[in-house]
Amino acid sequence: MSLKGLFNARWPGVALFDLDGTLVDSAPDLAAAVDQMLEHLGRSPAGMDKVRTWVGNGAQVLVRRALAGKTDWEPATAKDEALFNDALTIFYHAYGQLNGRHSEVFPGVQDCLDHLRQLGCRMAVVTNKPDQFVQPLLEKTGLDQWFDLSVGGDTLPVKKPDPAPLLHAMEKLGGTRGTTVMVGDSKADVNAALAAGIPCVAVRYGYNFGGSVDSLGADAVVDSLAELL
Ligand SMILES: O=C(O)COP(=O)(O)O
Ligand SMILES: [Mg+2]
Repeated sequence: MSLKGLFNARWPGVALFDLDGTLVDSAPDLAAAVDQMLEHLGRSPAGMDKVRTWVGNGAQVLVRRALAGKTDWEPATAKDEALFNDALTIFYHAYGQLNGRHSEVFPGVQDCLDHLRQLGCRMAVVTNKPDQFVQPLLEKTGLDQWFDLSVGGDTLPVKKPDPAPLLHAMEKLGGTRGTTVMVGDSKADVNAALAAGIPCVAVRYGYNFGGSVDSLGADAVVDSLAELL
């Protein structure tokens, strides 16, 4: 579907935005917190290039990927479980202090939000980021002014790619499947939108784990949210 097809006749509607990798480049702070955690555990830092590819499925998966060094990992033994719990506690503490320090709004985002707001569109953030970090990051980046609602990684018992967080936000904002669009940077966002039955725009500049967003099945793929204007 073309961008025109997505937006014509649907607006004013509801727009759901992923946070990390779509609205905000939060990788510098996430990487600093992951590296503090790894160093605390006596391991080598991972660095931002690796950490940015691990973001998008929530803090627990990020910490598991960091402990494994590259891919998904499930603690298999009681010792693994204890290590994972320690790592998660250290990460939460570190990120609580670093959240927003070196995070920046991506180019094109503010113009896009401004434009949608002028059209009368209602907007929500739907992120897998733990709830406690969402509002502080929105406030630090000045993005809080645009959003009617935020749904975080533990607002509901399930996260993206489950469709529930998207449907929850859509319903709260009075949207329908025909008037709602999801905008995200990762497989979790596109799969959640596909499962929810709502159109999806993917951005190429984000953090998709495992490669390019072009083949994920989004209705449109853009290099900047300014393309949505
Ligand atoms: O994985 C995260 O913590 C952030 O995820 P998001 O891309 O859904 O905002
Ligand atoms: Mg994301």
